[in-house]
Amino acid sequence: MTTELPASQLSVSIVDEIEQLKGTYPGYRRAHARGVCYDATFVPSGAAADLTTAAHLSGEPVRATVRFSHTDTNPHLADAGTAVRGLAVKFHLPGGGNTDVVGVNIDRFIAATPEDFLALLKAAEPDPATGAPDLGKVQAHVGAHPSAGPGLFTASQLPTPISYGTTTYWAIHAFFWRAADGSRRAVRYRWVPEAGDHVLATGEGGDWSAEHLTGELGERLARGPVEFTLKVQLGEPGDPTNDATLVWPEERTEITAGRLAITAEVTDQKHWNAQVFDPTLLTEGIELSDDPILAARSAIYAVSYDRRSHDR
Ligand code: HEM
Repeated sequence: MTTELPASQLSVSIVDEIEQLKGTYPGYRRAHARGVCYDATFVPSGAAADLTTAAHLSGEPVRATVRFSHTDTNPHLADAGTAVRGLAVKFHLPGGGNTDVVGVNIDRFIAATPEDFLALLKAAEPDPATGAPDLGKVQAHVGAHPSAGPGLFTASQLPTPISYGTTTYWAIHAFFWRAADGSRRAVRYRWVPEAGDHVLATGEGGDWSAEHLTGELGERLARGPVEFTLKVQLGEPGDPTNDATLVWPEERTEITAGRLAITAEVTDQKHWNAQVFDPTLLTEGIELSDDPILAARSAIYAVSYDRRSHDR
């Protein structure tokens, strides 16, 4: 059962529940706790220019700061093992200011609304009698919210990439692009690795430390930039824009909006790691869709930011 809560209270309840379920690691994000930031350049292809006025997608190359992350709240977990990874990109806009695209290496989310997400977290609470998770409760949740099933299944089976630079990252939500003539088009983004998708074979990676993927990326960057192509799927009328558990048909037209070249670790890691990468931080030419998870993320991330900044 879900409860209607005011948005601000819902954000606090969700972060409280994450902390209760997964523990608290002072000073760290309440999700995607371990992460490292890098300098990058984004070169737009020009293919998006007719569809959006966004400066970074239709003009000259722009600088960007990216953060690769491991999804868990525990920053000390070893790098091998089933876990979602993140690629958050902060574009530094030509006229000043930033806009963010935040992606993960699965193509859909595990809840359609923040209320459903809170209900899922509650279903995952350990049984007080045994201290073990009650699988029956999670199954009952999926029974009542069937669209959560595919995302949960994918996340539970996700192989480990051999590098942060060898996995595709999806921004999941739909956004709207606004063109110079005022027309609007629903879009979805994914970052495709230039090096291809490569994962660990089953049973490998047992000796990986928590810093393995950061070390691997450092070695890769010493040989040259690590690159991703920004692919943008163009929605057709009727494609859902309000449900992050659903994907659009594969045959939708996709354009290549540009290429991201990651060059080196930032010199001021403390400063950049403290920033919030917020998918609702948009710029002229890009608009929010009606996805309630997308709308909720800004307030949730602000609660996490407040707590990690005050070391609570
Ligand atoms: C209700 C749904 C969600 C909740 C409760 C949630 C929670 C959080 C929290 C608390 C943080 C840390 C924020 C900070 O302190 O800066 C975070 C970061 C992150 N989330 Fe979510 N999230 C949700 C949905 C999503 C979705 C749909 C995606 C898929 C793209 C996603 C991808 C990420 C990534 C990649 C980061 C790390 C960003 C960075 O490197 O700073 N999250 N999330």
